[in-house]
Amino acid sequence: MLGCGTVGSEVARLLTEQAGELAARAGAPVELVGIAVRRPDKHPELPAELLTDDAAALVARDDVDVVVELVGGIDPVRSWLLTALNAGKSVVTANKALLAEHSAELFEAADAAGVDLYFEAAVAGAIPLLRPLRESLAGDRITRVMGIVNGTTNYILSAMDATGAGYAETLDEASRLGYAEADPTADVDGYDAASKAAILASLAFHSRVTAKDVHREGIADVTASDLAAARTLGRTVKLLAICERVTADDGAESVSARVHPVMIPRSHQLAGVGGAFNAVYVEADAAGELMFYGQGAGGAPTASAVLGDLVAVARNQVLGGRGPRESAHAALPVRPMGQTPTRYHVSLDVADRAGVLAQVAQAFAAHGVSIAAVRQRDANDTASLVVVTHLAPDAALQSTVDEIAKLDVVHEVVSVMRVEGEDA
Ligand SMILES: NC(=O)C1=CN([C@@H]2O[C@H](COP(=O)(O)OP(=O)(O)OC[C@H]3O[C@@H](n4cnc5c(N)ncnc54)[C@H](O)[C@@H]3O)[C@@H](O)[C@H]2O)C=CC1
Ligand SMILES: N[C@@H](CC=O)C(=O)O
Ligand code: NA
Repeated sequence: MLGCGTVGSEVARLLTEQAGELAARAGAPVELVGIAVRRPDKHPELPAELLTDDAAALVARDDVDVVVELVGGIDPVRSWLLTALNAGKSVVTANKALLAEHSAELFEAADAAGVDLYFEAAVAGAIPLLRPLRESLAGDRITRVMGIVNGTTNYILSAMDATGAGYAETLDEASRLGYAEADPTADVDGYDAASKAAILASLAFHSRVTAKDVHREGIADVTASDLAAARTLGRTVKLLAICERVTADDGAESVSARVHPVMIPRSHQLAGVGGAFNAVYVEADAAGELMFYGQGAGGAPTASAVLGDLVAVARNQVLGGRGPRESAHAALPVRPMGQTPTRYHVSLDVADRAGVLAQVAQAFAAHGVSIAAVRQRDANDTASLVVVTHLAPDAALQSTVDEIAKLDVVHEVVSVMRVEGEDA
């Protein structure tokens, strides 16, 4: 095992406590033969004879059949895992950052050596999600995967929404509870969710999607007043990962993958997903709509997914086989965000006089954006105007907002957010 922090310590505990049952399920003992950590002296709780600070040497040992990687980050982990795979050792990892950038080379190495590369813990923690996509739904045609895949930002947004708590104190609490990444900007700026979206889109659409292909916006710009405004409208704000199969008029298919804050009605099932919980909808032609829900972060929940993979790998080794390979045969191109159909919620403070609504409506019309609903509330000589659009290319919506912001009659663009799951 490489790394013994929040997740690794729980994996080590469960491997020890459940050794007998795991052996019975795997068909052979699953024995922890070594643990690489940065500072062995900081781990008096672990057997000293297992500890090393030399991960590369541990990976190379002859008595290692499987490498469980719980360090995180890209380098030097990438070279350790390639070395392991090239030497015929299966790999179990929770490292979404690495998989979202280098899965092609890792899968190729696993294929060449005929070994397993499993990573259920990398997306949505404890929730069985990747195996259902890779195996249970292999006979169906998935059209959409959408949900909350980052526990830290969901914890922060839930707390801000429920108590009006500040951003910084809530982030500290999420780090203390072991949800946040070593560098929590990976969570708040949406990098972690974007890595997960890349992994989900690759598996769902049998294509190669990397983190760079995912449009990414974090929650740093979501303010307490955004959440308060959403609340008065019966809505809330969630950071969603949305992966879609988009079919153009000529029938050509592409993949859209994005991560950004989204306003959803409080009646939406995702609105009730609080704390570090994750929830993901999958839509497929034959299956219809499926929903996966559970703990998306934290030591023990993530360790559950790691151990599930470890037992699967051990079973494969006992039987002399391996699990499913990468399936990227569809090779769908990635659609740029500007061409992705989205819907906007735009909240404006405008002058309260005749013709204002017409000017705002004209700006939407000029960009071919159709309006679904308008609400106006007056206060003295200004009015608050809320416009919700129908689906339009994201670039057209952005241009509309830019133009509206320049209108003399618009005092302030109070908030602009994409919406999901409502007509108005
Ligand atoms: N914490 C969570 O809720 C979840 C974490 N993950 C992923 O699991 C992985 C581990 O995350 P955490 O346990 O939270 O991290 P952590 O920071 O608590 O633990 C990292 C471990 O790696 C060790 N390490 C760092 N550099 C090393 C080196 N050069 N050589 C040997 N050991 C080294 C550290 O000593 C520590 O034991 C990451 O890839 C993370 O993205 C995935 C899902 C959930
Ligand atoms: N930092 C991540 C951990 C799990 O993947 C999160 O907050 O979801
Ligand atoms: Na999972």
